[in-house]
Amino acid sequence: MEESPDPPFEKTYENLFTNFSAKNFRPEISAVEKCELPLIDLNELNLGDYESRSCKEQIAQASRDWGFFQVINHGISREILERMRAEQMKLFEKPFGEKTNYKDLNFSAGSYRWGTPSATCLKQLSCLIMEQFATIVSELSQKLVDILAEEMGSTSDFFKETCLPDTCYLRLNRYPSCPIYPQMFGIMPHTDSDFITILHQDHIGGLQLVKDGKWFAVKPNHDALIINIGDLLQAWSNNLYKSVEHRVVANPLNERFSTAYFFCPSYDTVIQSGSSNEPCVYRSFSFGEYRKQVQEDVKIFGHKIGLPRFLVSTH
Ligand SMILES: O=C(O)CCC(=O)C(=O)O
Ligand SMILES: [Fe+2]
Repeated sequence: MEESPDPPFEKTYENLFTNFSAKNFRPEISAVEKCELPLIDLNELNLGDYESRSCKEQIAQASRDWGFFQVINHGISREILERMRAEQMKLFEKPFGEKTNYKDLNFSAGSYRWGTPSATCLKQLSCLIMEQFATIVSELSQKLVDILAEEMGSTSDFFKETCLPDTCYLRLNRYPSCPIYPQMFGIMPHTDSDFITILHQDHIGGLQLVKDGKWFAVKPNHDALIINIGDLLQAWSNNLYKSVEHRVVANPLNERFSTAYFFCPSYDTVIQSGSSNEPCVYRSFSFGEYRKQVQEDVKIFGHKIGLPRFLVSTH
């Protein structure tokens, strides 16, 4: 028998299937309206003052109103993105045992796994396999936080000091076609725990996000990268920029690939919300403290609570 490329599934989740009933979980996911994310042409940053100013304003406005936008002319060629996807597909095809022995990929414990090792019941299970490793600092993420900092009247020195190679990481996602759709998500509703995420998805679709209290499906755009604001940037900006809930709907027929780059600081970095002239929405916390709280909450409640845990007490 050929060795499977995937981490063991039934073994990991054996106990969750014992009481499985299809009635358990049926999220209303299929009837969701499609939306066009704000599409921003980063080439405008290289044109005159007027275009550059307007481009920066669009980035800040989308980060305030949507927490999500797409960029084109982002400096990463189509060829590179296609090569990355081809390598990603090759990696996912390799037998599981072979991959976990890879020296050059620096797989740490748990970096190659089914999406929800902490799941305590079937509805928390994700139809997703991910491989994750520390990586370089992307120029694009630096450029974007630079602009977002400038637009809120601050500077991005903080990010330069703290988001380093090894604190940022790249996650390769493979969503296999899902036999128990729609009982299972590709990835459960969540916000990202970083500063910003850069996402490259294939043409299958399935990414959905919340806007004005409603779920919308994001139309795939071959040329664009999707950018979303994470919790740390929402806290740092004192709620100006929004870290918005998103999820991936599983697909009963097709497998789907995406790549997510997380722009993260070191664990000892302290996130200070607000400034001297406005009250802080959140108390200061280190990224390490944040991660630990998220992991504890997932263990206890089955889901992340995130920023509300760190609100400054109003009493
Ligand atoms: O695959 C996608 O489209 C989204 C992935 C995602 O939200 C994540 O990895 O945090
Ligand atoms: Fe995410």
